[in-house]
Amino acid sequence: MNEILARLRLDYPQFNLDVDVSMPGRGVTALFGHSGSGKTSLLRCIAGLERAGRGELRFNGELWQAEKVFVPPHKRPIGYVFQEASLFSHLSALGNLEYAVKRAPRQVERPIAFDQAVELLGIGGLLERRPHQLSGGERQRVAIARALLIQPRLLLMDEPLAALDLPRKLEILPYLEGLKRELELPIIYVSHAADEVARLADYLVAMEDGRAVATGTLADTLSRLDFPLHLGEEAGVVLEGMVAERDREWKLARVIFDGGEVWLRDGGHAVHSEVRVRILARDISLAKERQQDSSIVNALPATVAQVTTDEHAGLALVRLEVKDPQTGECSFLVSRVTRRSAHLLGLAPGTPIWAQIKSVAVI
Ligand SMILES: Nc1ncnc2c1ncn2[C@@H]1O[C@H](COP(=O)(O)OP(=O)(O)OP(=O)(O)O)[C@@H](O)[C@H]1O
Repeated sequence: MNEILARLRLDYPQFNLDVDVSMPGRGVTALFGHSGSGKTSLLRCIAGLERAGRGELRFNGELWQAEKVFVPPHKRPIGYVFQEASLFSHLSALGNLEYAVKRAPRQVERPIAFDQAVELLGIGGLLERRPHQLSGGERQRVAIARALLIQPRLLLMDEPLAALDLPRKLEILPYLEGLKRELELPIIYVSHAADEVARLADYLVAMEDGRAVATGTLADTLSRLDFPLHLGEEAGVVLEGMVAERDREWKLARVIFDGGEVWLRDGGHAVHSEVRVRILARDISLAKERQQDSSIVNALPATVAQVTTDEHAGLALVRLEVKDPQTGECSFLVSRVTRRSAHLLGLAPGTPIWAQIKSVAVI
């Protein structure tokens, strides 16, 4: 029952959106795809800002659209965050938030308190300021707090970081992670940036030419070699792990995940904290034997699951299974090597191999 079902068709003169997807009604779902793939159009249909000519839309069992049904946007329990913060310029940050409080429905189960929203977005010191006295990142944080104070049951975010430079983006991401952690609010998050998706998303809907071309959990979709979007240098997997140990002397942390473990730079996370580890395909090299005299810290015993040619004909992508023989738990990694190396190493499904991981990012 906890799901968002969107079977929608929207026809523009030069573009058709035609999707049939089911998304979990919890956690963060990323609508991910290149520019013009239809992500915003789908988000606007879910919000009711665009009326799909044909289709059906259900949110946790509630019918929002069908042949003779169309719940208007203001009757849908949603918060919407646009690419550029659209605050009322004549009101202070506080005034903007109070506007949302007035508009929120009276009866809400477990409402988000004003102070909680302010704290989650770290905007306590900004409340007296007008939008023009705020930086782009601060404006966006106020806009997100305002969207929360509408007391939505679904938060829609359309590339909320796209208009910001990298330092601002890095400043906001921890707040978004905080929202995800603290609130039980499903979020649909539009993005074309693989790094944002890797940090925030639990579930992925990959869009291309108005179609949903791949859907599934982040771990599953990103480790598919037939993932339809060309990720280039961003190809790689995201693993959910836990910090098991910290080596204070060498400033490294050991993170365990289903089927294996990696040492990585100590990011200051406490032992037992849950972390996400992103391992890019270009950072994994392969060897038949365990190398003893190498600078590589991580060498994981793995089994080749699949080999395909990459976007460039000289390169191959290799899907690797890393499995704990005792528990049977496993995870998948993706490595990019030259096709020549794949040939020389005789890589084929079932080949045992050492996955050497050069540098690992903990996110
Ligand atoms: N109101 C409209 N009328 C006609 N065509 C439209 C309209 N809105 C969007 N389109 C077209 O639909 C296509 C998909 O646009 P959309 O904004 O959904 O893509 P997107 O994946 O969100 O892209 P971006 O990341 O650049 O925002 C584009 O080709 C766009 O020109």
